[in-house]
Amino acid sequence: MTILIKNGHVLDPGTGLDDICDVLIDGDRITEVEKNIETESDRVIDADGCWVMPGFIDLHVHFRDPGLEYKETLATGGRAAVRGGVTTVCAMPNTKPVIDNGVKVREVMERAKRESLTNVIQLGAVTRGQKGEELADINGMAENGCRAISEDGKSVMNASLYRKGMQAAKKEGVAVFAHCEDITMVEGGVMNADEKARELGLPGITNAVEDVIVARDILLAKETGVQLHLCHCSTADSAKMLALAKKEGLPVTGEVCPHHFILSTDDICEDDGNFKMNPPLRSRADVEALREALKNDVVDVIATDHAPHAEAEKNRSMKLAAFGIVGLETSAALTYTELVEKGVLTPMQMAEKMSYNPARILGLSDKGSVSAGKIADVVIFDPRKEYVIDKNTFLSKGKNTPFHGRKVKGEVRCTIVGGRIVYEGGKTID
Ligand SMILES: NC(=O)N[C@@H](CC(=O)O)C(=O)O
Ligand SMILES: [Zn+2]
Ligand SMILES: [Zn+2]
Repeated sequence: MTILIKNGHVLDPGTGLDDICDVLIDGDRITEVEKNIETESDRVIDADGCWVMPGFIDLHVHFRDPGLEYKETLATGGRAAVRGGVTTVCAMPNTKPVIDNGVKVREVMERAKRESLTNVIQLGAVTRGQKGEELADINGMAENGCRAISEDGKSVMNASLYRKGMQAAKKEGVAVFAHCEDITMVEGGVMNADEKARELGLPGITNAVEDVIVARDILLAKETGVQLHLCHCSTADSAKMLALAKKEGLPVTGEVCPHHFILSTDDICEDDGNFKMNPPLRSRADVEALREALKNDVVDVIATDHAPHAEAEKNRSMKLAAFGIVGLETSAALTYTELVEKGVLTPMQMAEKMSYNPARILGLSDKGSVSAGKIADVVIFDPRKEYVIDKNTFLSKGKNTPFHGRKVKGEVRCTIVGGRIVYEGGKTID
C-alpha cells in the first residue's frame, strides 16, 4: 500500500524541514519527502493548509489494562490516542496486577499489537507490586521491550532501594520515569495548598511535596548515571531544578501536561472532582514558569498523563474523587491553542515536544521524524479548525476532563500508524 500526502506543511524536527512538501509512504516506511512528488499511489491525501508532523509520542498514559478495564482498555485507549494524533504511547504499569516482570510486559505488548490502534510500549514498575519493598524484575522487563521503568502513581520512598533500581535500569539501558511526591508530606491533601483550598475547606498539597523528590531524584541520577525523566512537572521549582540539572550536563529530561501549563488553582470554581489530579493544579506563577520552561526548552516533552476513571469515581467532591484526568483527545488542540497560537512555542517546537524528543528519550531512532527511511507514523493536523471540546464525543471510556466546553483550535484530520490510516475524518478505522 502506498500513500501520497500532497501539499501539506511538513514540520520535521529530524531534518529541520519546515516547508510545503509531499510525503510518500510505501508499506510501513516513509520513502520520500520532496516538493511535487509525481507518482502513482494507492491513496492520495490532499493536506493543503494542514501540518504534516511525525506522529505524537505520549510518554505518559494509563490504559488500565489489565484489570481495570471498566476505566479503559488497550482498544478504547488506542482509539482515543489516534484521535489525538498519538501513534505511540508509554503505558504506565499501575494496573491490576502491577506490571513488574518480563512475562507481564510481553503479554500486554503482544495483546496491544492486536487490540490497540496505537503502538503501546508497556513500562514496568520499579518495585514488585509497586509496594516499595523489593525491586521488580528489571532485567526481564527490559528484555521484553519495556524501555523505561516507573513507579507512577507514587514515588519509591526508600531512597536506597530506588538507587538500586536506578543502578539496575542503568545496567539494562532503560530510563527511569519519576513521579515525584513525598507521600509522608501529603497529609490527605487533594488540591494545591492555597487560599482556594481554604475557601473550599479542602486539605492542600504544597509545592514541596513534589520539589523535595525532584531534588532527590536528580541527585540520585547524578550518582547512578541513569537516564531520568521527570513526569508531570507542576511547580516553578521543579522547572528550576531541571534547568540546573541540564546545565550540569546530567541525563535528565522533563515533561509537563497540558492541564499544568493551562489551568491554575484559580480555575477551580467549585468542589468538582474533574479538577482533581496528581500533582494538583498550581498557582498562576507556577503555570507561567512552566510555560517559560517549555519555551526555553528546559522542558523537553508534552505528555498527557491520560488517567481515565469511571463517572462515579470522578463526579463527586474533591475529597472523595479519584486523582486524574483524561488527555489524549485534547492534548494537540490545547497545545496548539494555548502555546503555539499565543507564541509561546513555534510549530516546530510543538513537533519536538510531542514527538521528536519523546522518541529520543525512548531511544527510538526510526520514529519522531517525517523523513525518508523512518517508520510511517504520521499525523495530519489542521490548525484552522475551531470547535468546542465535548467530552461526550471522546472515544476514551474516561470522560473526566476539566476542559469540557472549552473553545480550541486545531484538529487531527488523519493519523497514520506504520503506514496504515487508522483515523480519518473523525472516525477510527479498526
Ligand atoms: N495523575 C493522576 O492523578 N493519576 C494517575 C497516577 C499518576 O499519574 O500519578 C492515575 O493512575 O490515575
Ligand atoms: Zn504520576
Ligand atoms: Zn500518571
